[in-house]
Amino acid sequence: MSSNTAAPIVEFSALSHRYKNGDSSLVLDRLSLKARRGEFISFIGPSGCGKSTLLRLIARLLPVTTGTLQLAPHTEVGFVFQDPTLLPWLTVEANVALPQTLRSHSTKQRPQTAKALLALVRLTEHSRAYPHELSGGQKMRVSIARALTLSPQLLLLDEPFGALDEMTREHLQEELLALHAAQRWCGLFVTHSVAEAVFLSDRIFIMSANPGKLVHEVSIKLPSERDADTRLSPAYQAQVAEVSRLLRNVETATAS
Ligand SMILES: Nc1ncnc2c1ncn2[C@@H]1O[C@H](COP(=O)(O)OP(=O)(O)OP(=O)(O)O)[C@@H](O)[C@H]1O
Repeated sequence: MSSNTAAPIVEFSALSHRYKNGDSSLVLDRLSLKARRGEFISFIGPSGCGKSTLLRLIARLLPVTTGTLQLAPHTEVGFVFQDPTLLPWLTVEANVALPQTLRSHSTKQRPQTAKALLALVRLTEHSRAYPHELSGGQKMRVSIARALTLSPQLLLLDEPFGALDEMTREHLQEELLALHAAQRWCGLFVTHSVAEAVFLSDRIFIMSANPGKLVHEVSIKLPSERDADTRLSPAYQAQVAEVSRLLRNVETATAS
């Protein structure tokens, strides 16, 4: 899906992190990675291994104190949180347009219109609705559309589908892949679901905890066009089994 020769959108090397206000133990221990345009990469690992911390560092919501972290020049970053975090007093369309409304300076990238994004996430008919009138899956679609408003080259997704039922979750995974195929941002995705990570990703990083490390990298060798039938294919199921086994080993080692 991606070329290995393209310049990285994000690159970090020997990236470590301690929270100063916490017990100051090491949360992330010397993580290194290069991610390129068009790549979809997932992070999976035991609870507390530092997945969210990693995304916050990449988004510059936390300061980098140890190691290096570089984004390609003029990289716009979008962030999708587990909670859709919509403003209840704004319509769906105004929520999607919010980053543009708040942005005081112009971006290099041309922003996408809220209307176009709502069409992409199949919510045109709900553009004048308020968040409380939407289902959980619809709210998450709005949240994704909002994150794409400033045409990011890098999209960070922190367990966005964790709170959704299985059916909705699978639909949204398919929609996310379609958006990715159309827009070719680099996606960094945190999840607890092996099946979800395999379905979405080009590469999966399995993390260990205490401290958090990238311990295994698995390349997903499935056709780039994936749909509901992909989940039934032996190749997909074999990769789910492979990642599950590696994750179980990591969790056993972490627990002991
Ligand atoms: N703001 C903070 N201050 C102090 N410690 C924190 C803070 N945020 C997270 N931590 C600690 O850092 C470690 C990693 O947390 P993080 O949320 O990054 O893990 P995670 O892998 O995303 O967890 P989960 O899978 O449960 O969401 C945990 O031990 C957590 O308690």
